[in-house]
Amino acid sequence: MEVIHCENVTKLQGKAKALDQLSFSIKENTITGLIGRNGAGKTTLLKILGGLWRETSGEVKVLSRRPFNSLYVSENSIYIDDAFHFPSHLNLKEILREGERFYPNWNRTLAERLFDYFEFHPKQTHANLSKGKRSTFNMIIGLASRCKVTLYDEPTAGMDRAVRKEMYRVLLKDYLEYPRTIIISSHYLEELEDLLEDVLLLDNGKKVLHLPMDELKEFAVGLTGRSEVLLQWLRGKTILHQQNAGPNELYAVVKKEDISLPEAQRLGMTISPVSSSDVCVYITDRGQGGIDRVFR
Ligand SMILES: Nc1ncnc2c1ncn2[C@@H]1O[C@H](COP(=O)(O)OP(=O)(O)OP(=O)(O)O)[C@@H](O)[C@H]1O
Repeated sequence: MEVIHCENVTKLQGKAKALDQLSFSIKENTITGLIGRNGAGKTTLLKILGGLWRETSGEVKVLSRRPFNSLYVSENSIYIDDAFHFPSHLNLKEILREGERFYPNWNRTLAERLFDYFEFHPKQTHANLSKGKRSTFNMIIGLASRCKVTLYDEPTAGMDRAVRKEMYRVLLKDYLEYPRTIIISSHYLEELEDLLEDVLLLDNGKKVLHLPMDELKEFAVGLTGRSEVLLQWLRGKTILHQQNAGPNELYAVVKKEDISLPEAQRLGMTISPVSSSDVCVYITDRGQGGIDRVFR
């Protein structure tokens, strides 16, 4: 069953298109990684799905309803980012109590265990937490709410690596026990790989890829070989990325389905895997020769 459906969704921010004719759908009980470079439209999309912002045009459906101003969607979804704020007069324990009052599927045991494990103090206030601790607390709210639709916008901002790993582990364990539809936006795809079932890659407000994580891992391959041989062989094919690999040697990244690996081997090329995060970077490259251009 589809839980999220977008059809030709456009969001204007001034004259610019933060989302541009975006269409995709997400099945019930999946974890999707929302990936894209700065300004790609990730936050805009998540805020529209969470009902916080209104789309300019197109159709958005979350749990079969238009999310903007929908009480049903706000009760059954949660949007978490590092700007998630709470009334300043509430301490952390009181915030958890409010969460329990608002979210129908709230799991008190999980909230309290995580609260203790990450060494929060009941009387602390949200505003006085460090950046990483604030993200950790926000993520506890996102987990304990067990909403049908959970939208995390760079949820691990400021967390140290150990906490990030633990949080993703908790998320996976809790998801297996209590499946729901989760989208996580992040710039660190490699840290999320084991968690994600699907990846949605945005660029300039448009969908570039939406495919299972396993397929993304197999999407591209790196070839290293003599420049003229490689370029001749790849003529007419899309090269996602290329760079010099030594005198007269070239490294090129191409879609796996576009080439024959036995043929590449026969021509003496070295074949190497390409990580899914590198694939995303190459596909959304601005084609300007990268940061090296600054020094030319
Ligand atoms: N409140 C706003 N007013 C004007 N433009 C905005 C506003 N919010 C976002 N934008 C623009 O919309 C586009 C998409 O921004 P968005 O924040 O959705 O991207 P993002 O993928 O989340 O970026 P990042 O990875 O940097 O957080 C950008 O060009 C941004 O400048």
